[in-house]
Amino acid sequence: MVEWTDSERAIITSIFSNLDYEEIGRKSLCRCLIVYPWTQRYFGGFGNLYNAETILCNPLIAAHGTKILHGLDRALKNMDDIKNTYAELSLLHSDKLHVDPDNFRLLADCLTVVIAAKMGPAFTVDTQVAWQKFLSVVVSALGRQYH
Ligand code: HEM
Repeated sequence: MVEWTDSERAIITSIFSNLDYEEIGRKSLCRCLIVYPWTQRYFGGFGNLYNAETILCNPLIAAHGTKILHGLDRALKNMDDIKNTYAELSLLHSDKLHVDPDNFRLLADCLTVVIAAKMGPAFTVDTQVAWQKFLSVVVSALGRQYH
């Protein structure tokens, strides 16, 4: 079981309370699709992913980015049981969508880059430590139902 200090909880809560889900979700998913183009294979039904420009202004991708952030805030609301919180979502990504679990880490890194760029100097070392820990727990929980 993952233990969280009061300070880690405060940092994670504060990141979410200042988060623009639409902006950060869209930018993170777009960045993932552009920087790691093989991740595009799962989004065949999402319209035009021809190049960086079309990805960045694709409304279906933007909407899915927002959906991912709403998925992420389930972990915030259930910090002491992230593993079970994601059991179903993990099953969906493995059995139904066949998403390679390595990709969770890639998207997580894009989220970190986008949030750090947005927060600027407020993204301190302590912030990064807590945020990275939070995302590692999410990534591991999402990967749990793979076998
Ligand atoms: C932090 C990591 C991630 C979270 C929190 C997350 C969350 C979600 C959520 C909430 C849904 C909607 C589930 C539903 O409709 O019930 C979803 C669907 C989906 N996810 Fe993820 N996801 C993550 C990573 C990824 C990655 C890395 C990929 C592929 C590279 C991916 C591909 C998909 C696809 C293809 C769908 C179905 C989209 C559709 O057809 O509507 N996800 N994800």
